[in-house]
Amino acid sequence: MQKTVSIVKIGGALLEEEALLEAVCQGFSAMGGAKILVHGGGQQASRVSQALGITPKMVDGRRITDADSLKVVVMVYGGLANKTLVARLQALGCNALGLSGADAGLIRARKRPPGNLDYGFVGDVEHVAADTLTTLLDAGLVPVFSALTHDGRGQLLNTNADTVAAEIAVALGRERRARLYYCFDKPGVLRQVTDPESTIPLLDQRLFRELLERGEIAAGMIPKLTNAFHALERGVSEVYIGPPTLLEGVSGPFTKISL
Ligand SMILES: Nc1ncnc2c1ncn2[C@@H]1O[C@H](COP(=O)(O)OP(=O)(O)O)[C@@H](O)[C@H]1O
Ligand SMILES: CC(=O)N[C@@H](CCC(=O)OP(=O)(O)O)C(=O)O
Repeated sequence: MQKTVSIVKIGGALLEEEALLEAVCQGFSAMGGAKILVHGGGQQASRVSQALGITPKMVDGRRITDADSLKVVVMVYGGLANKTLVARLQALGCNALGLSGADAGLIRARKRPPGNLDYGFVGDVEHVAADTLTTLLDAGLVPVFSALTHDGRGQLLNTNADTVAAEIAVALGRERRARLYYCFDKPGVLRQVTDPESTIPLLDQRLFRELLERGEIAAGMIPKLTNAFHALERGVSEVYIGPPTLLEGVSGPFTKISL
């Protein structure tokens, strides 16, 4: 039988609130089989930036990462957010190993070339070292990735955490049955973003286009869904978007993505 692997991405909002953080750590720790956690931290990075007098700039859900902003995201994602999660998971008996894409050369990216807009030190993923990752999983370790990558020539880069999770799922999905979970602070993809009761149980590309045209899908949900469809097109078996309860496998609101 083909081995499975679960890749769970948690959004920055879940790291902000103790009850949500606890729910996500509990749910993730209890998941069986090989698993990987990828975390964001965009809200925290923006807050720390502001406190340091650096105004955060976001375009289409991506941070314009100049040299000073890169220092902030390395400190916040690779430091505070990553190590907090690792310690919490260790306390729950989950053998978490904190990583960035530079560690063991796991995720190499290419600095996005400046076109009409210069995103600065933002990386598009070129290669995930699936063999090394599989070695860690087979040793019983649980990788916990921040959204940092490197170019292989000494430069750290900032990559959207949804994209990091999708690229890991695609790379591992070549050998295993990969399930990708996007956990965030809403019950799923909503038909009307203002109505928390309007979770869409099954979302395909046709409905996505329809909701996009009506303006019901906006902001960070656009890159999240683009990453989700892209992952399914490139061999990931299942993609889900929902709240932390999604990880407990209990019935409740969430969205399953289909092509
Ligand atoms: N139709 C929609 N359903 C759910 N959320 C939506 C929708 N349209 C826009 N959003 C927004 O997208 C956000 C999720 O994207 P993002 O902030 O990037 O997630 P994350 O917390 O994973 O980083 C939600 O918090 C919500 O404000
Ligand atoms: C290039 C880019 O935009 N990187 C993201 C990485 C963090 C992230 O994705 O965090 P959330 O999942 O909490 O939004 C950023 O700096 O905001």
